[in-house]
Amino acid sequence: METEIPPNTNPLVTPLLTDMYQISMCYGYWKNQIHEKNAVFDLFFRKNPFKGEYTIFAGLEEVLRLVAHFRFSESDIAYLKTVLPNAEQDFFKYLASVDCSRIKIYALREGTLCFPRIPLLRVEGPLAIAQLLETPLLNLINYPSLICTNAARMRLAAGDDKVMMEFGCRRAQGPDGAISAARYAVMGGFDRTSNVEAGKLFGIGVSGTHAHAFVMSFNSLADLVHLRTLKSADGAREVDMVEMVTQRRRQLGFTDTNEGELAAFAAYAMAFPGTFLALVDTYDTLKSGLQNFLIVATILAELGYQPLGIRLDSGDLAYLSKECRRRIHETALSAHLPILDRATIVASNDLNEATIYSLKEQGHAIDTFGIGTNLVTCQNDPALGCVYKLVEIDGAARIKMSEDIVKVTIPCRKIAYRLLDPSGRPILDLMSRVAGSEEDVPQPDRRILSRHPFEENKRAYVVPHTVVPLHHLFWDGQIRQPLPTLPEIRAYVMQQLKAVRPDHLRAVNPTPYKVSVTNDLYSYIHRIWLSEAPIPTLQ
Ligand SMILES: Nc1ncnc2c1ncn2[C@@H]1O[C@H](COP(=O)(O)OP(=O)(O)OP(=O)(O)O)[C@@H](O)[C@H]1O
Ligand SMILES: O=P(O)(O)OC[C@H]1O[C@H](OP(=O)(O)OP(=O)(O)O)[C@H](O)[C@@H]1O
Ligand SMILES: O=C(O)c1cccnc1
Ligand SMILES: [Mg+2]
Repeated sequence: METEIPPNTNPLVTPLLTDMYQISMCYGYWKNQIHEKNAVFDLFFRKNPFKGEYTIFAGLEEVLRLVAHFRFSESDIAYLKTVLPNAEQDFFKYLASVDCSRIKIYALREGTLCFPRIPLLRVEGPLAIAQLLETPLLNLINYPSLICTNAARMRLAAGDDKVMMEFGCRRAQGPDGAISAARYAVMGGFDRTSNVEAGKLFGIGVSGTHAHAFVMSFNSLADLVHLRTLKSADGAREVDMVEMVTQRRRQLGFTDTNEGELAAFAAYAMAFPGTFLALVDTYDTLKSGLQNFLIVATILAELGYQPLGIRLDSGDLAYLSKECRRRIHETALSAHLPILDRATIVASNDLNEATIYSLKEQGHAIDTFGIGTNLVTCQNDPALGCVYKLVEIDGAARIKMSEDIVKVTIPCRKIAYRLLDPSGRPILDLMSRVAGSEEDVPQPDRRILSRHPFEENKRAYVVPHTVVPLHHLFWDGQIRQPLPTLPEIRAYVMQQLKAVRPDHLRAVNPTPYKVSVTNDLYSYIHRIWLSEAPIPTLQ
């Protein structure tokens, strides 16, 4: 089975893509002969990003690829010998034998809507090996989940009926940032990407318009030398585009437009008559760009082509989109070319979640959003803070104490359930001990006490209509679940966003979603807590 699992998309993902301290700890475990102890680690986050109350879990497929191929190469070992010159040679023999065949990974399904403290992954296995996985697992989950969440938030802001294009390659944090951004933006609800390599790798639709350079490359209609004719869609006639645009410009009264821009649009139309889309803001959107678009678009429409539309890349996008839509409609009416009304309006220029909401509030006529910088760099919150904490070793629960209650870890092997109401809406998530009793497992239509993990007075009875177990065994030396395709994960994300109570998704001051523990786990946490906390003596 292992041979069927492709390697990580990014070849830089190797066992050395880690922090030095993982290797040092590994040596320390080995030297003390505790490396084979059976460890359980939880990977989770404490706070949702973007001042939100939800996160979308992404990156699981790449995690499974990592564990399937996790082996130190000969050159890795040779290098580590130089980094740890005083380590015993036998340690390197041990390292050379390490793989993940004895590791188990329980995880949420990729694309699951998730909340603080719920383990995204539970990793079980030999202590030293599970420890080595900390940094690469966090690396493979933090950014994908962050970008997927950012994309989903932008999708919610824009609405279901808009087309969302990922434009961030040029601004992304390096090549992996660009490739990951495209993939996980689509997972979070974007439709297409301008990133051609991502299109090839993941089968995402690629598309794009043109840049200002294309418009600026033409000075006048005299530049149209090599190509000046265009055949109608049915091939029955051929027109001279230079003559046509000159004549049409006069007819429509658009004689003051920039001629180089008109030449550029005509040239673009001759190259792409079926998908003509013009960037209209190079010189002046309303006084030149839109008018030049209409000149070329009416000609294309008469020749039987559907002009695709315009792109706005500066100015007041609410006002300009509405005004452009109005003027396109006016021309569609006066020229008796209703097909022009189908022209789409693409908007770009430093868009972010807040501007998309603001545009919606103002009213706009944008059909497609092209978003780069703010999407891929997650400017509102540049990192998700997933952590990886030891919760059990050789069957003994472990707790990390902190003055800061959110940093106290929840000990032991846990499983989480999502409790749904009769309409399929999540009520809360409930964690229980894997080793807990039958009573501890929530059942449909049975009342169960759910408690805040640390605040004694916060508790409620819940009678779930449906109980959805959130964790599944994905890896135990082999992949144990079918891996969904990108469109399937995207559909799963969209379906959950529809099912959850909208106030949890609200952009401003959303309601926190409850993450609770069973009564049994609550007692267990507090017993372990008390047993580990030193009792001070006051004198
Ligand atoms: N109606 C609107 N409401 C809220 N924000 C908007 C609206 N229209 C555009 N924006 C945003 O306002 C910002 C305008 O950017 P900026 O101040 O750089 O001006 P510009 O339009 O790009 O001008 P320039 O012609 O210099 O490129 C962008 O982030 C854009 O997304
Ligand atoms: O604004 P983003 O969300 O990152 O979207 C991508 C941007 O990239 C392109 O221009 P670029 O920013 O390179 O130049 P410009 O803004 O000066 O036109 C494009 O015209 C968009 O404005
Ligand atoms: O296709 C586009 O219009 C595009 C692509 C990347 C960045 N900005 C715009
Ligand atoms: Mg820009």
